[in-house]
Amino acid sequence: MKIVSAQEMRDLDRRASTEFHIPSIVLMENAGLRVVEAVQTALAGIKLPQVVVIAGKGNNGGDGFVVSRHLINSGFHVDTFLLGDPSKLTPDAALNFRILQSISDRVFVVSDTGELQGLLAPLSGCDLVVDAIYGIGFHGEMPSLESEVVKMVNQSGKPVVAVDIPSGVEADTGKVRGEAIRATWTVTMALPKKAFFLEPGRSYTGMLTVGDISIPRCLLEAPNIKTNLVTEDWVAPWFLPRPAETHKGSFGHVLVVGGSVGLTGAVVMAAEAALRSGAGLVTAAVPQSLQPAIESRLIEVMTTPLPETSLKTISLEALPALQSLLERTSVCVAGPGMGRYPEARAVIRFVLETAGVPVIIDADGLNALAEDLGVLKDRQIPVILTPHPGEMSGLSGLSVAEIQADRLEVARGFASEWGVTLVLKGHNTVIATPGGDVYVNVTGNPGMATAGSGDVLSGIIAGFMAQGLLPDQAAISGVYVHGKAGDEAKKEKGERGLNAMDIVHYIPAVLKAFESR
Ligand SMILES: NC(=O)C1=CN([C@@H]2O[C@H](COP(=O)(O)OP(=O)(O)OC[C@H]3O[C@@H](n4cnc5c(N)ncnc54)[C@H](O)[C@@H]3O)[C@@H](O)[C@H]2O)[C@@H](O)CC1
Ligand SMILES: [K+]
Repeated sequence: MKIVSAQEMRDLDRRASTEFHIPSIVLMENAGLRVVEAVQTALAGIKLPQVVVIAGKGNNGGDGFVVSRHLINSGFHVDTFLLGDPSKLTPDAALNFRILQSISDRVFVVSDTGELQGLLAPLSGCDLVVDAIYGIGFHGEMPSLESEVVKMVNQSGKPVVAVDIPSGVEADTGKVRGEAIRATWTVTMALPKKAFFLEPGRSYTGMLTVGDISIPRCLLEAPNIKTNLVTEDWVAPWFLPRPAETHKGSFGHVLVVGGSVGLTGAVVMAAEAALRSGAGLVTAAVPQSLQPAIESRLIEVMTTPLPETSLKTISLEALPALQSLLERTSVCVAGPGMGRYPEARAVIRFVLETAGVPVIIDADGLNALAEDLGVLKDRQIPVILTPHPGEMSGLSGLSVAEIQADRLEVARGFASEWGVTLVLKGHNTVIATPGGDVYVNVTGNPGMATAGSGDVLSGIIAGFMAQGLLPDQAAISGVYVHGKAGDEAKKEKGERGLNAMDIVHYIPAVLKAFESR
């Protein structure tokens, strides 16, 4: 499913009218109906439900008038408030306003903060508020009248269903510059908007559902829209049951390079995750004095001791051994638990320059790469980088706040500039491809913000790539599966008790569900 900017949505609305002859008033009618369904669901079981609909002067307000009409027709008590001058309504909204006025005597115009008293009693007596003040046409800070109303709604403590987007949230940036509606449920039209995946917009959205307003499917799948939501329907077909005639060599060989004193667990988790994700063979190449400890924790994974520095980190003498390992593997993960030390930069450079196979750089490997980004320019192999916002700050030179405020575009820009697949981790992990596409993931939970979770992710991505998925596919499905396994683990352990190995433990169940679809 695509995720759109306000302009992309306006273009789809316009094309539905101009190329497919669907009148905009029909789209508005459908939008209203989708919200009505949500309100009816939210208030199911309540006798004589009372609803307050608050509408602005744009088409979002027009949707609100449609909602009022249908709710009245189905027996609800509805008070509708238009904020501002009815003569300023858009044509479709004006028509729906006239229709509503002709069927209801509880339609009120509020044009000044002095008239807000009239809103108090209906707000305190209602079961639910419908927010149709502003939609995707909104940007900046709202005027004082609307701002006061939003405060009143938020303070009322009533459930709020937002039409298309909570009023006050900017559709493209998720920014809130003054007041904004804190929605319980947002019913967005046709496609999700970027704001739902960016803070603070995401926090104002509440539950999100997407309503079909009859925009033709071929428009909704427009290839020129470059931002996508990762869905199971899309990922699962990459995980069909395996053909009968196979052996372990058919599913590739993952090499994990990393480990240092105190960070051996990172290698263990990446290697285990790769194996559980279906890789045929996994080898962990680690500093030699740590090898016995790692070997004792890994049964199916092979381990190789590498020459080490006095700090027991991988030394430059290890490079020939690394080269021969790289020649025997199908994908390499470099960085888990590697430690931060001067030679790390040369080790990472060597891997990127020598490997003839795709390379995933994670964790300390990313910190080493950040000092030496130029190496990305001349290589021939696909590269996947999996930074969290702090590591992304090192790679990009932007602050964490700047990255978080614009995650989709920061990821897109970096992946395009450096020709890598970039996995920017965090709530709603973003995957950006070298071709300029961005994918937003919705699986996962706060319990996964735990030590080793990132190592598991890089292991899963490597495991998928070893089995033949393309780098972009492996990154997208890896992030989805990682989050889904974390969600399954949460059902058993809750958020606080969840650890990274619990995520590994649930990978097989997630993949099994794909295979048996
Ligand atoms: N054909 C269409 O375009 C459809 C539009 N639909 C609805 O229409 C909405 C978009 O409608 P509009 O484009 O009319 O805009 P909105 O209804 O979102 O906003 C109303 C007006 O507020 C103004 N505005 C923006 N920022 C402001 C600020 N800071 N202070 C004061 N005024 C500000 C804008 O100029 C805009 O004209 C969608 O979110 C959706 O709910 C749906 O009815 C489906 C079909
Ligand atoms: K709204």
